[in-house]
Amino acid sequence: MPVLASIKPLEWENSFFALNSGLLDFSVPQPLSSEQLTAFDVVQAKLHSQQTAEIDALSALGFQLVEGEADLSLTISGTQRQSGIRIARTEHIAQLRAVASEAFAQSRFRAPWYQPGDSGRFYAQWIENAVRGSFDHQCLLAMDEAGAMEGFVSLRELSDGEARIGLLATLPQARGKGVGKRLVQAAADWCQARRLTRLRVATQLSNLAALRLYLASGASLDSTAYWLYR
Ligand SMILES: CC(=O)SCCNC(=O)CCNC(=O)[C@H](O)C(C)(C)COP(=O)(O)OP(=O)(O)OC[C@H]1O[C@@H](n2cnc3c(N)ncnc32)[C@H](O)[C@@H]1OP(=O)(O)O
Ligand SMILES: Cc1cn([C@H]2C[C@H](O)[C@@H](COP(=O)(O)OP(=O)(O)O[C@H]3O[C@H](C)[C@H](N)[C@H](O)[C@H]3O)O2)c(=O)[nH]c1=O
Repeated sequence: MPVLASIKPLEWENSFFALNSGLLDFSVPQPLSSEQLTAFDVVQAKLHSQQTAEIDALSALGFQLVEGEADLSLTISGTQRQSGIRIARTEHIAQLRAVASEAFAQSRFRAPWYQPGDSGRFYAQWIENAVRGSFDHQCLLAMDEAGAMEGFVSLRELSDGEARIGLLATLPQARGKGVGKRLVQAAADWCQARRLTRLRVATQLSNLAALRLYLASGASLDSTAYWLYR
């Protein structure tokens, strides 16, 4: 089966990771050749997990499985203000960068396609950009009673009355005591304050703690996908 897709250069990623990468765009269908693929260091493809024929065809072109992803969402209704939630400011960036660079170990920006330090550097930049409002729009912090940071969640308002969680993490020493749940509820409350009706979130299929957290917080599973790279 021929693969019908074009390759869209990933400009932000190429500048950040200093490589030539692209993403398969199935909305612009053209026969895909090995010659087109070899012009790139990495070509990424995201397919719904039920697209087995396309996955087989990409495997025949040398694509390999990188990770599975689950997309979930929560309907926003009747949220409650959570205690100890603050908006992150520039003075929090150094600590947030340090935590984010370690927290998201299960990442598709991993070796052998990316350099060993790339994934940590990527999530550190992501959370800094969220505080500055230049990618995600805001970062909320969960603080303990003494004012120490226990966790964070970044949020992006989408165009259609929805929002998306970018990154969410509890600091290692604060895990297992409800901070993650408090952050999800704070994110939902952030949506309600903006009259948004749906909160979306994606995580790796291998991240059972995150999947259980979102399901226990009232999210439904919308779809599953695979990332393949060549
Ligand atoms: C959008 C994204 O960023 S997805 C990536 C999510 N973030 C990460 O993976 C970063 C590293 N991990 C973490 O920061 C944390 O482990 C989190 C955020 C996943 C969970 O945070 P915590 O504050 O420990 O969660 P919290 O105490 O609120 O637990 C709520 C529920 O999550 C689930 N859960 C939390 N930790 C675990 C775990 N280690 N194993 C299985 N389930 C877990 C459980 O269902 C738990 O409910 P329960 O205690 O009634 O069983
Ligand atoms: C910081 C930043 C990033 N981008 C670009 C770079 C990428 O093309 C996308 C982000 O892609 P995404 O598929 O969301 O990346 P991940 O697979 O790492 O993310 C998933 O796992 C995370 C741990 C987290 N749960 C996340 O919500 C998931 O989607 O954005 C950009 O253009 N500008 C930037 O500043």
